[in-house]
Amino acid sequence: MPLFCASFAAEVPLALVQNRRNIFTPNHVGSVCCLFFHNKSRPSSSKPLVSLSESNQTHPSSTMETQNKLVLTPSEPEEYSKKLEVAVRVVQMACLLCQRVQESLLSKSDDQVQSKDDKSPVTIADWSVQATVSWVLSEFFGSKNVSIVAEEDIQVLSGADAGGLLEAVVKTVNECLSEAPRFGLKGPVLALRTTDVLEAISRCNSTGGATGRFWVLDPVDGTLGFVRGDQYAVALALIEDGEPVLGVLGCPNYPMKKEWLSYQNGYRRTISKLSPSTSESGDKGCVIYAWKGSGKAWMQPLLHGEKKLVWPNSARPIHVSSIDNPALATFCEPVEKANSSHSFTAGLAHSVGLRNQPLRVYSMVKYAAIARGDAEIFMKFARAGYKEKIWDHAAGVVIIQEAGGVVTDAGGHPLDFSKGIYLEGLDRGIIACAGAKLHDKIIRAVDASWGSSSL
Ligand SMILES: Nc1ncnc2c1ncn2[C@@H]1O[C@H](COP(=O)(O)OS(=O)(=O)O)[C@@H](OP(=O)(O)O)[C@H]1O
Ligand SMILES: [Mg+2]
Ligand SMILES: [Mg+2]
Ligand SMILES: [Mg+2]
Repeated sequence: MPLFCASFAAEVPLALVQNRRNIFTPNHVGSVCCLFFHNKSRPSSSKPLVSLSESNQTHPSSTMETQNKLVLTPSEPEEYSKKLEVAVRVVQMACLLCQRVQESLLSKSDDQVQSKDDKSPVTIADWSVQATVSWVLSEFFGSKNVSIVAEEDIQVLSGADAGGLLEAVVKTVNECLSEAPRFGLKGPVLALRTTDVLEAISRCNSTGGATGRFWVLDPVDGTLGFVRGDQYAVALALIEDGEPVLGVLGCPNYPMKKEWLSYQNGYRRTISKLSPSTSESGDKGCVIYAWKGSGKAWMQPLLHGEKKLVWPNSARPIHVSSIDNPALATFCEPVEKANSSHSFTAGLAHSVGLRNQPLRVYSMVKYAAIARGDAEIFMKFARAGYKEKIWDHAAGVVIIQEAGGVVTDAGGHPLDFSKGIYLEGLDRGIIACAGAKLHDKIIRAVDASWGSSSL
C-alpha cells in the first residue's frame, strides 16, 4: 500500500527570459516573492502574486546574474526578496552536489563516512554544502553582513590524516560553484583554494541569539539517511529577532509526486527504477520554501542533469492536509529509536486513535511531508538530556506554519529560536500537525501519558 497518496495542485509554469548577456535567468523569483507579499485584499489566485519587469540594472556587488527587477509592494523591503531568491538558488545547487556525492558513496566500497566526536556521521557533502552556501551568501550579501549558524566545523578536516578528505571537499565545492551560472548566480573567478574553503566553513560560527538576523544551515540533515541512500534534506532558514522568517528545504530524494516514492522498498530501488526513463528534470526531488506571514508555501522541482541552464520556473503552492480525523491521519517520526521514542509515540497513537502505520523518514523531509499534505502529524521525543538544535527545525517550522499547519513543543508553546544554537526550554518534544484539532488531541494525549512514560 503506498504511504503517499494525496494529489497536488496544478503546476504554475512561468516563462524563462533571456538577458543581455545571453544567459538564461529565471523569473522564478515571481514564485518566490509572492511569499512575502500575500495580501488578503488581493484577488485569490493559485499564481504567485508578483509582477516582474525587465531592467538593465544588476546589483553592483551581487553574484546574481539577474536583470529582472522585482516589482514589490511597498510594505516589504526588497532585500527580503533577494534573500529568499538567493537561498532557493543556492539550495538547488547544494542538492545537486549532494546527489552526486550520494551516488558516489553508494557506488564505491571505500569508506567515505567520517565520525564526529559524538559518533554521528559526517561526509564530504556536509562540509561541501556548508562551504558552498557560506561562500555564496557572503559573496552576495557581503561577508560583514552575513551571520550563519551551521552544524559543521573544520575539526575533522583539520586532522593530520585528513588531507585526502579535504582535497575531496575542495574539489566538490569548486565543481558545485562552477555550475552557479546555471542557477543565475556568479561563481568565483578562480577556483577556491583549500584555505578559502576552510574559511567558508568556519565562518558559519555564529551562535544565534534573540536580536538581529542570522542564517541557520543544516547542510545535510539526516546524514544517516544520506549515507544509506535514503531521504535527507538541505535546510536553510533566516532568523530575525529570534523567529524563523524564511525557510528553504531541499529534498533531493523526495519526488514532486509522492506516487513515485516507494518508501518501503528502499529509496535506492526507487531511484534506479525512475532515473533512466524519466523525462521531467524534477522527478527525483523538490525544493520547498516559505516566508513568514505570507500564508503560502511553495514547491518547485529540483534541477539536475542538464548542461545548460533550464530553470524550472514552476512553483506550485502546497498546503497541509485537511484530514482531522485521527483514524485517517498518518504520523511521521525519526527512523532511529535513539533519536525519538517509538514506544512513546506508539502509545500516543493508540490513545488518540491513529490507525495508520507510522511513516519513519530521515531528516526534515518529515516537515516537508506535513507541509505537502502527505502526512498529518510529526512527533519527536528525544531522550532526556538531548537538546534539539535550531538547524534541525528552523526551516521546517516556517514552511509548515505558512502551509497552514501548527508546530509547537509538547506543552503547546512555540519553539524558541532565540536562545542560541539550542531550542532551550523545549517542553518534552516536538509536535507538528496539519491542523489545530489534531494538535490539541496529541497535546492532551502527551499530558495524559507522560507521567507513566520512562522519558
Ligand atoms: N540522540 C539524539 N536524539 C535526537 N536527535 C538527535 C540525536 N542525535 C542526533 N540527533 C539529531 O537528529 C537529526 C536527524 O534527525 P532525524 O529525524 O533524521 O532522525 S533519524 O535519523 O530519522 O532517526 C540529526 O541531524 P543531522 O546530524 O543533520 O543528520 C541530529 O541533529
Ligand atoms: Mg549531523
Ligand atoms: Mg540535522
Ligand atoms: Mg546535518
